Amino acid sequence: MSLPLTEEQRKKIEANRQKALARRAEKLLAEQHQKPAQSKQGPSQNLPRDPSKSGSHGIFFKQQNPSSSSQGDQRPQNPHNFPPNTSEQAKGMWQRPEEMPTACPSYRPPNQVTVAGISPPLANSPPGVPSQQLWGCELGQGHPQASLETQSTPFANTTHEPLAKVKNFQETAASSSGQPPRDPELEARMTRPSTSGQKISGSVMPRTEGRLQQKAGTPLHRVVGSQQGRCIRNGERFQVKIGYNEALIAVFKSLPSRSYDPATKTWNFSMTDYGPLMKAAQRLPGITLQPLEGAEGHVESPSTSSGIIAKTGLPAAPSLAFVKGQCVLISRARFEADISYSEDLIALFKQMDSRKYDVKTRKWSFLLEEYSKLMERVRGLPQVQLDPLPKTLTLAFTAQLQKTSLSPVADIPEADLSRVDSKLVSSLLPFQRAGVNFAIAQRGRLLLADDMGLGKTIQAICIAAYYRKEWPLLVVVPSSVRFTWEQAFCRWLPSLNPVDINVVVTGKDRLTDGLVNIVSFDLLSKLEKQLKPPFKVVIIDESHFLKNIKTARCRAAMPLLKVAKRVILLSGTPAMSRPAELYTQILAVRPTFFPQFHAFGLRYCGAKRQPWGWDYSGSSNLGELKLLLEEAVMLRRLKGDVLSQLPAKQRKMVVVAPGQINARTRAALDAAAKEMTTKDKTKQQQKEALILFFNRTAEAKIPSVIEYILDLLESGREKFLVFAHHKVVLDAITKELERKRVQHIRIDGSTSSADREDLCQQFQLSPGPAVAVLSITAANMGLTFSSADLVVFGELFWNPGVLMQAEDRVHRIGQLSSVSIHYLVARGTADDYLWPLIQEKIKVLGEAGLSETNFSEMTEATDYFSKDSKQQKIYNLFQKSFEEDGNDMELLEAAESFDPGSQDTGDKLDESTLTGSPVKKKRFEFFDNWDSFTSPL
Ligand SMILES: Nc1ncnc2c1ncn2[C@@H]1O[C@H](COP(=O)(O)OP(=O)(O)OP(=O)(O)O)[C@@H](O)[C@H]1O
Repeated sequence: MSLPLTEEQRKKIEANRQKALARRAEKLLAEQHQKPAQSKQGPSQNLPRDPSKSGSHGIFFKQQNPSSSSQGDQRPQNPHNFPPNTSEQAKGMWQRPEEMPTACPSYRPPNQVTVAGISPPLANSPPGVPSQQLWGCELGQGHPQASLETQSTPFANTTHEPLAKVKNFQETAASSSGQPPRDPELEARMTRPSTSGQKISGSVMPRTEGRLQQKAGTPLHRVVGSQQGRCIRNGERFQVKIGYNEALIAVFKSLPSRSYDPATKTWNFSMTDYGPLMKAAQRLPGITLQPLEGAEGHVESPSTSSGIIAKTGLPAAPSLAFVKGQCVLISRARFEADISYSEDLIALFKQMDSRKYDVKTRKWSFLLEEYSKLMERVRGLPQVQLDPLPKTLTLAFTAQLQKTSLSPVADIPEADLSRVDSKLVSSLLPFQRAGVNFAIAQRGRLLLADDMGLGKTIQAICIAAYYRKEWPLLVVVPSSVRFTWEQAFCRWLPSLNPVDINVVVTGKDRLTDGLVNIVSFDLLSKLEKQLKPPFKVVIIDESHFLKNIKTARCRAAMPLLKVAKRVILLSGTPAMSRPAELYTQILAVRPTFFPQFHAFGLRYCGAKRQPWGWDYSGSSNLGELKLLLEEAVMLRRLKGDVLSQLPAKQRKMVVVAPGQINARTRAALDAAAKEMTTKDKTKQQQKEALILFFNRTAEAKIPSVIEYILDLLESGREKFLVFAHHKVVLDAITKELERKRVQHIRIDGSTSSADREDLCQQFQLSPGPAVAVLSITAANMGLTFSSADLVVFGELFWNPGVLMQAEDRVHRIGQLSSVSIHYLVARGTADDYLWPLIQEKIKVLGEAGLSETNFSEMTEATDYFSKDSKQQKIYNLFQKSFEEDGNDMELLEAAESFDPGSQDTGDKLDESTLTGSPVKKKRFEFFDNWDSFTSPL
């Protein structure tokens, strides 16, 4: 990282700059007025030599012209030009002041275009830009230019990029980025053979100039006979095949899109530079460049230019007519030409039947059905380069291009779900049914990105069940919800025998044992060898876990997804910060869309070349990306879109992993359970055993509860409430949140009334992620947390009235959304008894008209607990104990005072479940914007 310049250095640089300008002015004057012979000893000898060798010469860069386009046209901005798309603009540009192309030392034009204007794109990045982490995948990998151009800049080799480019990043004080526009006058001066036979190119290419100056006394541009070469088109670029010529190399180096291929020892350029190159080459004596086939019209006849030179004595400016831009999709039916002004082009646009001019954006748009016609005609305009839509788009929108579909929204047929369990199909809400239809229209490959709590699970199971003939099915999920998925399969697919569901719990389990195989991301990467033969149908829950291709989980999943026939990705937050995060998920659904990340990065991640490689952390063309995703990859509905179909509260039972309970706690639980069922125990002893069982349950659940909370945070849940009952649980949760630096509040029995209100307000007003850790009994009343829409119960409580009161902390006036309630239930613990007990109590209340809520209808796994005789006995004991008056107090006190002794459970949590701080990053930036987008028409 470069250090800021001191004031003294700045002054020195400024003084040098002024001197250089003065010398430059003198030189230009000399060139205009002196005879060729005189120029050999003229003031140009005083010009700064190779700056890389002038130790005291700091290179000063200046931010300017923030409106220049980052990737597009670098030509002078015609006053009639349409404004560039600001979202994709570069922020500024860099220049070397001593190389300012002005004859007037004090003149500093507002929109200066100097060497920066003809320097390579690499030079447009600010040195002050922090090295940002590349997101999404091995960003920067696989793009040869990224490494080639940053590595291959040897100073001594004139056929390579000038060192100035590299120095730009090292020595700059100010910081900005952007691509400079080009200065036509300078360009012309660079390429114009001077009256002295010298070429001014040295003045803007200091390193070359230094070299040329060393040969003073001989003409800098020596013409040795005539040299012939030719241009060869290569896709969007063209290559120049010609022998070595110093002056021509200088011209090459002045062109922004230049790239040198050391293997073939040839230079190549984008078509933008074709016109200027040919024009400059025509002016070089002895150089004949055979033009590209069919592109002769790109270049004006040199006679026109020379006419100008003769008349004014000044170099001729290249034509301003060359314009470059791109087509961008703006709706399902229309595309826009994002390009600068060109008279010919406008005339052509006006020939299109579907043309529309947007006075706000000052851009023309057309129906996709006219796309081919327009592009074909544009090809006939040699001075216009209108880049086509990416091929992926033309494939995704073939129907619109071929005019077979004119519907503004996709027409999705109703799928025949007769082969799927009727229980499931009849339970689908209308928007869920539409989701299944979309998935089937997409042949079972999609990213279902519905908002959290909209029932992605039921939709995914239905889609997978539609393809049941292709099972075995693989379901990859965060480990905290493996068993919830098992329960959901049992609930929604009664035709599926539960024994056919294989939940992979350890690395020793087999991944292919069941018809439905449920595995966590982390175990998948350990078991990937078992994935042969591959699964044909795969569900990935929380698919944003795959956003970084460097992770083992992503590396394990991607090959699997590429070969699977059906891929159902589920995520409420597929990208939380930037479009790059979507790349792997798009690749998983549509492997052919953007096989190379770089193409995706250039189009949608505002890719910028930095000294260290490519930076893909930005965004560009998001409207188009949204259209593409909606057309062929993703379905996303927000709660607000379907609120009328949602119940006010959605409850979910989350079966947390029993694997998290360590052997010692399991033994304590078993001992307590045994105590409760031993015949010769007194009532009091049984009750004590029950209290111990309840307390041990709290202890046993801590790792799972914390894992679940961290998974929620990682999934982008910003604000939610976590209720627990035991002090040890509340302590462990707050400790972990502190450790992870997650903003949180805690209200328990020890919180004063004044503090309760303050803390509550603090949570309500918190703009970012925040967790309210609340005691079930101390914070279930009188508080409003309506800024959250999710409540997690880390522990169960025997009194459903208390639970419902706690739920209503979010479900109250001011709540505009449907709220989600997650009950974390651990098998083999007191939850086995508490859960059915709660359900039964609710049922009774409901029958008596005292409760509007029926847990059995609204939660999974009502058959979760099947009682054997021993369990029935414990259940009876629970029922009796909790129904007897006064027991509540006894249990509450016991819970309050419970101390698992030497075990500090918080510290003993498995580190692997607690890795990675999920809230360090700013969340939702992308999707907040995303959701607020309106498709331009
Ligand atoms: N059609 C339905 N009928 C009954 N219950 C439903 C239905 N759809 C969803 N639910 C219930 O709503 C709750 C939330 O569903 P689910 O967990 O699938 O949401 P999600 O979209 O996966 O949320 P998240 O992104 O938070 O995981 C669950 O308890 C689920 O059983």
